[in-house]
Amino acid sequence: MGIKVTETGIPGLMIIEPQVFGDYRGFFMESWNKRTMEEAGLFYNFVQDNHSSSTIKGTLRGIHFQYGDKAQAKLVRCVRGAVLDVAVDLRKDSPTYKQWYAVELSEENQKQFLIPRGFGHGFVTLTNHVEFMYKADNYYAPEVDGGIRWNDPTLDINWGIENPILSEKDTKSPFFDELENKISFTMADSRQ
Ligand SMILES: Cc1cn([C@H]2C[C@H](O)[C@@H](COP(=O)(O)OP(=O)(O)O[C@H]3O[C@@H](C)C(=O)[C@@H](O)[C@H]3O)O2)c(=O)[nH]c1=O
Repeated sequence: MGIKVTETGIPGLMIIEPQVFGDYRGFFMESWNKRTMEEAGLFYNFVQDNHSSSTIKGTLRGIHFQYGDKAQAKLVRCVRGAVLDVAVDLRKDSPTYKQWYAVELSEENQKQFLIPRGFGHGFVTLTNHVEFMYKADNYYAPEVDGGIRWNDPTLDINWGIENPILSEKDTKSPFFDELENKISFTMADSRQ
């Protein structure tokens, strides 16, 4: 039983594909196995499982992170429908600082995205009725909730959409340039 791990070019950011066993009933897969991950050199202690449901295609949640030592690594997947999932490298000493990477996660491709601490994260739904699930290695801490405006000109993320459905909070997130001095992630924050 193994997983396929694909590098993204951004250090620490990986795409994980579990082995899927299909038969006439449907399929079975281990959606997360600590030992299998560790055999692949990925050491994470996840403490919280999250599930969000988005009704309408074109719903965008992001770009989110938690400041300081409340930062969260996330292992994210889409169990119904499809999303474009985006991670932004916010680690100041990273060779890929401020770069983003996008991957389609869907019910069909069963891909998972492993996002270490020190990244901003968001996704836009590509279908109606999206069920999105993820593990986090640090607890939710609303007092250090961070957000960057989804259409920030410095980050220039290609979401493939002009007018997404947003939470009220996400319509007011600051732009990256206003936040840059407040963010102090380094590569050491991603160390597992
Ligand atoms: C994220 C989170 C939210 N909540 C509550 C707070 C609020 O009342 C309600 C909705 O929260 P939000 O609007 O922040 O939910 P949402 O916009 O879906 O936020 C999520 O977006 C994606 C992209 C992420 O990466 C996550 O870490 C998280 O930030 O749920 C928790 O109780 N625990 C949690 O871990």
